[in-house]
Amino acid sequence: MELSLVGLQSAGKTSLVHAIATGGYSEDMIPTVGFNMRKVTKGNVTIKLWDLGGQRRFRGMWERYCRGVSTIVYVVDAADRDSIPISRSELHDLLTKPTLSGIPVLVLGNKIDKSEAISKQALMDQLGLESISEREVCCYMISCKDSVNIDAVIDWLIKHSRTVK
Ligand SMILES: Nc1nc2c(ncn2[C@@H]2O[C@H](COP(=O)(O)OP(=O)(O)OP(=O)(O)O)[C@@H](O)[C@H]2O)c(=O)[nH]1
Ligand SMILES: [Mg+2]
Repeated sequence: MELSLVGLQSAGKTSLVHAIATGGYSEDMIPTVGFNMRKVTKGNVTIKLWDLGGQRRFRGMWERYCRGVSTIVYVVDAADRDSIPISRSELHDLLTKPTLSGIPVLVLGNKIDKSEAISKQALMDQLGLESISEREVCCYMISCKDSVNIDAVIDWLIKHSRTVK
């Protein structure tokens, strides 16, 4: 199974890779330059994760690394309200690419350990998830820091990989 993790800088993509791979968490993460690839084995499934840089200069290459993946994982900092409109437009831009049509999207609202974090419904509304059609869209609220819903995300991804094959 192959996945791409996209979303704005500082959303927590690299932290999520660590949470999935090791269950670990660190405050001092280095922003991803370009991309990293990591393979993680869960049960009898090997997941190849493309962890992409979220800074503006790297967003142009998201599409290339999302082609052919079984799921696009879109990570959002649910506690950074000001960034959500940008996150919304980057998500919708990406999903208009013909090469990515039909690929399911798993939207993750991260950092729910923070008191400023918005609710799942508010996030779904502000990202305009309702308007996404002709592909499967699922949303979970997570915390890489407190390890909230990481197992649910892994389960979803594994179940999903089976239905795709
Ligand atoms: N409070 C809180 N902080 C988090 C959480 N997940 C990640 N962070 C912090 O957010 C910052 C950015 O995390 P990264 O994982 O580097 O974010 P990224 O999306 O990979 O960023 P780029 O590589 O620049 O695109 C780090 O300081 C993390 O410690 C979380 O669940 N809660
Ligand atoms: Mg990163």
